[in-house]
Amino acid sequence: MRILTATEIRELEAREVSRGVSEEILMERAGKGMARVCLREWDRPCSVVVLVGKGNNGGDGLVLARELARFGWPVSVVLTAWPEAMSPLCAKKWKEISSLRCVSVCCPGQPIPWPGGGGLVVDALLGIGVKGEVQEPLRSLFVECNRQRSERFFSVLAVDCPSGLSEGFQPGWPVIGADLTATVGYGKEFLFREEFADYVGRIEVVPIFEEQPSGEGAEALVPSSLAYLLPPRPKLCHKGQFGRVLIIGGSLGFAGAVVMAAQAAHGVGAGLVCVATRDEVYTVVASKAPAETMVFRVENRELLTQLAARSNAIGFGPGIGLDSTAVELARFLVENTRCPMVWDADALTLLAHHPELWTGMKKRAIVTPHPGEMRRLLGRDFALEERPFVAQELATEKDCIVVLKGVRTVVASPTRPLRLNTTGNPGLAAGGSGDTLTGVLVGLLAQGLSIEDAAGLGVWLHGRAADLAVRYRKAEEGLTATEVGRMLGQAIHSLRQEGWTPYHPRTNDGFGGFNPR
Ligand SMILES: NC(=O)C1=CN([C@@H]2O[C@H](COP(=O)(O)OP(=O)(O)OC[C@H]3O[C@@H](n4cnc5c(N)ncnc54)[C@H](OP(=O)(O)O)[C@@H]3O)[C@@H](O)[C@H]2O)[C@@H](O)CC1
Ligand SMILES: [K+]
Repeated sequence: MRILTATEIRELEAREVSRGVSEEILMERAGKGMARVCLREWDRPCSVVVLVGKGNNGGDGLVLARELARFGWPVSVVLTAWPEAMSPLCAKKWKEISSLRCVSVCCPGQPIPWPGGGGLVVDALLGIGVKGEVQEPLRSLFVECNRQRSERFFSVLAVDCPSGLSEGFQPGWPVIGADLTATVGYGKEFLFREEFADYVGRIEVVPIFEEQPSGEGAEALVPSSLAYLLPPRPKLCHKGQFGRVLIIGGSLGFAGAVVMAAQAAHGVGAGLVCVATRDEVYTVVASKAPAETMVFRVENRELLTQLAARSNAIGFGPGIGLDSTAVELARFLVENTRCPMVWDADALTLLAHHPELWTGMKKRAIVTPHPGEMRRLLGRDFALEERPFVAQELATEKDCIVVLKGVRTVVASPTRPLRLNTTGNPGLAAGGSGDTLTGVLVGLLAQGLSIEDAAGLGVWLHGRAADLAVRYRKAEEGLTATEVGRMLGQAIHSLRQEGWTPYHPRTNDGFGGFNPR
């Protein structure tokens, strides 16, 4: 799904309106879509305080408030302007909600009933209509909201964008920080900037437009563009149909890496998973790996040659080390195999030291550097805002897929537009996450996905598994790669659910049969 500028979004809105879809319908779709996000993300109703601005962003917030109240959530609406000062649509939505007895109202100037931990504040103060730095009286409200959030630990959902954030945003300007931004229609370019991640939090795109914008540009990895990539699971099947994975890695002190990768390859549905590891950790790996994994010694080159020849995809690098054996293995892979590969961790350091290895990886490899590994591969430093460009540069130069990890992981390909991920959370910033991602990617490749599709789908699934793990365990702290690996089935299920009901406004009003009315 394309990522647009605020101007492109406005143009799309104008075209939609000229085709007869009123602004009010678009607002209803936006507010209802966000209610759907809330109903999915919070397993039970919580106290909601909706901060309502006087523009159409406030109108979206009022539709969301109305829908949540209809689902029985305790909702308080906080007005920051009297109806006379509101935009016509916002005033109309206010009129609708004010007739509902189940919503409590806080008028301008009254104390705000901030919720406690577990509660939700909806920031519907300013959307893409903000101009420049936010002025009083909203400025003080921003400061107050951020302070209350840091003391009370409620969650913040930003409607369309965190209030105050815009394309021309300057460091130091006030913004309401959000945990989740439910953005309207299409992803906006400024929301995906790595340096704004602390304001934006996780991104959900709420579709409202029927038109697909044309033109080139970066895309967001979202369920509607990924669900159809999930490998089919025919009923008449056998394990050979779901691919053979070979993971090569592990050395003294780093035995767990291949175990996590193998677990993840199983987790995305690979039919057979083999691990080839060093003699020194063979026993540890064989005892720790999932019971379904076959574990072999990497030193038995004849066996390794046979395994590699039978494999549909190979993952190389987790914990393999940097010594001459590792270099020899890298050479063996680029010279003697033809299947798609994922290179991660130590394999990337080997690549940086032995650039001639790249030649054997063209058109069939996904490399998954974190920023430190990317610096080694490029031989230079780069700034946060350069991430998409350096990933593209490397992908084009080496003719392979580059997955540059980060808050908005970048997937760069020589043949497709850049893609930016929308899933994942800071719990993933821990040892082992990369190994799990390697397993996910190689598991998908083995099932026949192209390197482009496996990279996009795998990155999204890995992040979603981490998000679901946090939703169930309630904290990012202490999230382990093994827990993420265990959630991959749930992530696939959630992708099918979200991608299966693609928004089609004419037929389902955005709720996919979910709307109680
Ligand atoms: N795109 C779409 O297709 C759809 C978009 N939709 C929604 O509409 C939103 C855009 O709505 P919008 O245009 O009414 O602007 P919005 O963000 O509410 O802000 C306007 C208010 O901001 C104020 N203000 C401005 N600068 C300020 C400052 N520095 N400091 C303080 N105040 C400042 C300004 O005040 P004024 O300058 O007029 O006094 C005015 O009151 C969009 O984000 C999305 O949520 C949906 O409804 C569905 C379809
Ligand atoms: K907002």
